[in-house]
Amino acid sequence: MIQFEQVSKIYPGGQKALTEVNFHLKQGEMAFLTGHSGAGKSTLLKLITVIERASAGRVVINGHDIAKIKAAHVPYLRRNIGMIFQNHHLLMDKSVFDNVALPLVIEGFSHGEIRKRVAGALDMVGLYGKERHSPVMLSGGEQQRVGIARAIVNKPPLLLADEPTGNLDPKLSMDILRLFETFNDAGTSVLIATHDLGLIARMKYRTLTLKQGRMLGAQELDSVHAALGGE
Ligand SMILES: Nc1ncnc2c1ncn2[C@@H]1O[C@H](COP(=O)(O)OP(=O)(O)OP(=O)(O)O)[C@@H](O)[C@H]1O
Repeated sequence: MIQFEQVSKIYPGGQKALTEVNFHLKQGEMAFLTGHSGAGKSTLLKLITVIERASAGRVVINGHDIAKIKAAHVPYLRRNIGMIFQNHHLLMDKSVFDNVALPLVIEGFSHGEIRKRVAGALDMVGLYGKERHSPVMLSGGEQQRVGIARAIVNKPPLLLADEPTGNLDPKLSMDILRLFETFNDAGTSVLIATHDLGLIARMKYRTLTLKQGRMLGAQELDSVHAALGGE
């Protein structure tokens, strides 16, 4: 689903963000992406969504070599990726319905189909019946769920989440992670960038760790854990 081969990213101005990164997220896999602040997590997600392009190496998404995709085709690639942000990027002056419907409106679905799909997505995230609410009337956890409903409403095969639980308490964070698990159980590939090591420890998924732009291998992780006293 996602393949990075010797991928490096140097921003204009010379800032090295990623150095020779290799990893493969298989179709249907769920994994965490972690690392210190500035390690390159957001840059890695931006390369997947083609907000940024690699300086060297190969990025392959869903069988497509990103370097070969023309700018005009990037929106089509992005339709296959549901993106979830820490601050959910909701339109606060629009209803919950309008927020979740947005990707379907852009894709030109009929009104009837949009109503059906939005109701289904809100049902999945536990917000059925809140269509007419304004996001400002909702709690932080509920707002995050609206962002998740919007990300999954067109049933993308890949979900990317950038610090999706950053503003939530441990119980709500766990609820959001369980929600990702239900999408993953239905076959969606999921990659979650997070600082929350406690949350990662409570789940059984593979963890990709970046350190100063490099992806650590299993051996390097063992020595980090040993240095931390076997935590
Ligand atoms: N647009 C940019 N131009 C120049 N340098 C950038 C740009 N975006 C990120 N960087 C640099 O690239 C490196 C990696 O940043 P990135 O945002 O990917 O890290 P991160 O792991 O997501 O950090 P955080 O957890 O704090 O969000 C940092 O040194 C950062 O300053």
